[in-house]
Amino acid sequence: MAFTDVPGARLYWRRDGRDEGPVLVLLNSIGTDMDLWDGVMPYLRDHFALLRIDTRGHGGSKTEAGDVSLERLAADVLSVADDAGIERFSVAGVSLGGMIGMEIALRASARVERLALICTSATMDSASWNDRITKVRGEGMAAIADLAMGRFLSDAAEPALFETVRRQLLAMDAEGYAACGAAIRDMDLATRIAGIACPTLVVTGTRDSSTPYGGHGEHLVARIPGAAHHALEAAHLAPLEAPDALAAALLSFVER
Ligand SMILES: O=C(O)CC1=CCC(=O)O1
Repeated sequence: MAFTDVPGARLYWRRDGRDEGPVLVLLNSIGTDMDLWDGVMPYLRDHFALLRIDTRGHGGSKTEAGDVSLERLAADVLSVADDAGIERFSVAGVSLGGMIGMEIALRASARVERLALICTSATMDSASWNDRITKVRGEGMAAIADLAMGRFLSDAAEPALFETVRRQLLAMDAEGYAACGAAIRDMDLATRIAGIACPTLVVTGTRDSSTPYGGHGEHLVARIPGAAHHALEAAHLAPLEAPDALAAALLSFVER
């Protein structure tokens, strides 16, 4: 187990896979932790040095109360990479993790080799995120659990998987969810992403109701220079619904 202290937070991270070779940093959606990647790990561990980080306020990472910005979350990842002795890396980020990946690619372009943006967006409805933040801070995680679960997984997901994700969501720190929700609410990536200079793959889920291709993925593909697109049969949490297909897409993109 390894931890990195940053302003306002203690971050939990772990390395898996190869000791040497290309580094792939795996980042999560809001409301999930690094276990999100467990089903994908067997496909990736022989190919990459893998770094997983629990976003502040999620999983094993603690945060102080209060809103955070995407810039702060990007700086968190860079601090962990520094601590782990990693200079250059590729990023595969799901949803909030993809937003953080875009912010890193814009602010620390020299460090990012490739960017895989999975079920994510450069813009989400800020009023509805503000509502979620207010609910979570006032009433706890149960107040948004049904909404979040309806967006995370589709009817194709196994009931046991649905229960596991829901249990984790309900158990998480409401302030961690609210703090990171503020980063989603306040993000300003929509036009800035035209400045992303690294090879980028946009992965969308055909069953994703939160960040579908129409209005989200297509915007990323249109704005990020040279971005490629790959569609998976999955809902928002693609690493859970389509681990093998996602791993295949990542392998062919990052190892290219
Ligand atoms: O809409 C949701 O709850 C799903 C989601 C949006 C950003 C993120 O990280 O997850």
